[in-house]
Amino acid sequence: MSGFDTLAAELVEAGRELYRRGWVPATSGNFSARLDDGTIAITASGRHKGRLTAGDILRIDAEGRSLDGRRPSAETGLHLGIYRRFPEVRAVLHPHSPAAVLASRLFKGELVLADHELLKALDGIDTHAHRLVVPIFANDQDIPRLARQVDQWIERHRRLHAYIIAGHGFYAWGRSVAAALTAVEALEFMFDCEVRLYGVRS
Ligand SMILES: CSC[C@@H](O)[C@@H](O)C(=O)COP(=O)(O)O
Ligand SMILES: [Zn+2]
Repeated sequence: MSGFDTLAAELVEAGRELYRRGWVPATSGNFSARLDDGTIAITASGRHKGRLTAGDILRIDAEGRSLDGRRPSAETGLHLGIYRRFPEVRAVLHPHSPAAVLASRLFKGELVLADHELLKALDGIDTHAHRLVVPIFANDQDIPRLARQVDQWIERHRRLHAYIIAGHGFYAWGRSVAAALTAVEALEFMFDCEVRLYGVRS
């Protein structure tokens, strides 16, 4: 049961952490958290995500309409798509991390993560033997079109833990801001391992 102020503070802190790790350079990335009433706290567009203040978090309704007149993230539609599909999700994080971008240069269409103990950091996965398919979508400045692609993938596969946007970054989520941060950290670690492994093998 978290109110807007608490969630806004968590998103500000998440931005500091992700920037410290080098995963939201310049003004990249966006973060959101869903409140009990279905409204969403989300980063304002164009802010430096490592230097957010509570005033940089605004509230939108479930259709993405700003409730205070300010402009939410340009990629709001991608957050809404995840909240619509997964009622248990309470936070969505979007880093522009190096390993995700590098992975999208090396692997086409999807990246399969298997035999990683860190898979267990993700919600609902309880063994390293799980085979997690992370789809890689082509980058697109048309966010509604990109959101439709993600939605069609979910429709076909019924399950999704994260996705990469080629040359751009990735999206991950969880039942809380803390859980979404854990997912981001685990995924970035596994992406990094796969990229290095590719380098060693080639
Ligand atoms: C610094 S360019 C990055 C943007 O184009 C976009 O991909 C992004 O992640 C941040 O957009 P924003 O509108 O601030 O949420
Ligand atoms: Zn982005």
